Amino acid sequence: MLHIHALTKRFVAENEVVCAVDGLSLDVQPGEVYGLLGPNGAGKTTTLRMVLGLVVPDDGYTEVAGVRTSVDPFAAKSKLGFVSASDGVYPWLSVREMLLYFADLYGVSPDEAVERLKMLADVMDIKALLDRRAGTLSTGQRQRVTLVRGLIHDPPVMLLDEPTRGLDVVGVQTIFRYIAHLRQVGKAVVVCTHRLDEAERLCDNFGLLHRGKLRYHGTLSALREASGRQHLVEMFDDLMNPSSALNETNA
Ligand SMILES: Nc1ncnc2c1ncn2[C@@H]1O[C@H](COP(=O)(O)OP(=O)(O)OP(=O)(O)O)[C@@H](O)[C@H]1O
Repeated sequence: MLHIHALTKRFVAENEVVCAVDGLSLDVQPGEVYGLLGPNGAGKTTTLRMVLGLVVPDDGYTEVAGVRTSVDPFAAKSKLGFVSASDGVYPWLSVREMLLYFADLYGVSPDEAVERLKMLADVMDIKALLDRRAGTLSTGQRQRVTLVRGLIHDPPVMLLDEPTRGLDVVGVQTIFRYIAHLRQVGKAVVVCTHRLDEAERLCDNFGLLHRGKLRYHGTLSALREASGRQHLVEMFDDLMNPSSALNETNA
């Protein structure tokens, strides 16, 4: 469903070339939650930006539900949902107006948009908020609305960038429920996060990114076997240390 092949992006900053993403390849299938994990500067955001068509790769390509982003960026975007911790809302619109506006931007017919809104409002418990002005919502309410917005055009692939950043326990649980819903309805999901404890609970497969390279990818049990470590946080420690066993195994 999401296919990333040999994706590479270099930036020049202060006369130095930084290879932000270096030959990254991965696949995410329908109903799979893939954790793209890495320390600050590992290349996670640059990868998402290339999938979204916001940054042009130097090499490689991404395909979203069979559509190559570089060939038809609009079609690729229409098959993607994106949720980030920094999502905002249009404060002067009601929640209903804003969500129907986004549906329209994505080319969803008015009847279908109303149906989808009804269904998602139930799933994410925002029925009581639909006629409130978006600017008056609490952080948790706004979060639920932006989660619905990501799904309003029913994309087959969902990208979540640091979805739990800055949220309290209730907000984090909402994200967990949302991801469970995405898996259940067969979306291919990529979650970028620093929260390794959450990733262990949420994801089916993992990619450990370090300095733009995918140093390891697979299930948690495969990763445990390869690294001799129980938890992702210990594996990351090894990854950051050039003499570690994990680096020798997977470099
Ligand atoms: N527009 C840019 N110009 C120059 N360098 C950039 C640009 N965007 C990203 N980089 C560099 O590319 C590397 C990867 O950055 P990126 O933001 O993708 O990492 P990240 O894994 O998302 O990090 P974080 O978790 O801190 O958000 C970093 O070294 C960053 O400084």
